[in-house]
Amino acid sequence: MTSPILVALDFPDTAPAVALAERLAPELCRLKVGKELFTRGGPQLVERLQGMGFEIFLDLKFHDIPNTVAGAVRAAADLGVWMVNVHAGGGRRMMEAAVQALRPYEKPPLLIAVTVLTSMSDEDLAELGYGESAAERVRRLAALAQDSGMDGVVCSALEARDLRTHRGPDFCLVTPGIRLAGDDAGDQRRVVTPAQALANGSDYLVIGRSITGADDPLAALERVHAEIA
Ligand SMILES: O=c1ccn([C@@H]2O[C@H](COP(=O)(O)O)[C@@H](O)[C@H]2O)c(=O)[nH]1
Repeated sequence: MTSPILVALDFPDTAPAVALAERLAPELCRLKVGKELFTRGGPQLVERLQGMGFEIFLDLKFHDIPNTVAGAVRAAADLGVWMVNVHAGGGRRMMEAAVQALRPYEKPPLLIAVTVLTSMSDEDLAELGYGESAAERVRRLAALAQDSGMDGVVCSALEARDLRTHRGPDFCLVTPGIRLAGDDAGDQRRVVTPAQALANGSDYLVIGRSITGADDPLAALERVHAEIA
């Protein structure tokens, strides 16, 4: 069985990202390539990591007009990534365009919608003028994402139990904001431990700095496996 752990390779350059990947193993984790690393390394880096046997979550959070997002998810599918995401805030027509764009693919990537970033608190949302809590907004955007044909959402594991109840067993829940007990939350606001995240119903745990910032990243990954075993 493949691991539920997605290691976020948030590095300022390709060399340390590849060096870390060389110390990990596809049986232990998948890898997430986000905005910083993709802007440095581009599709070639994704292909290199795939060539090492890793499945890749391309975390570029597309948010644009429907035609542009459709083209972007097609480009991700052509790259052969395992998972790709868009912002649910782009709305129904944008998400439906992304879903349609992947129809011709025999083995399309999982198509996931970001609800409310795990770095956002209720106070942050209020400041933006939203009259609902993070939990309420996640619930509404997840319903819209499912109705638009998306495979699942990115949310905090704090919301996973509620979404599992309302969106059913097959809706994929991808949860960043994961911290080992005692680790610094940093810029994250809606934080959960690995074991609690899985207990709440998360399918995939996105973990960056708790692993990549550790003195021994492989040991940190093994600690997460031990915690969730
Ligand atoms: O809501 C979201 C969506 C994406 N992320 C990404 O996950 C990792 C988390 O890194 P940590 O170091 O474990 O905090 C990072 O790449 C984010 O871009 C997220 O945190 N929250």
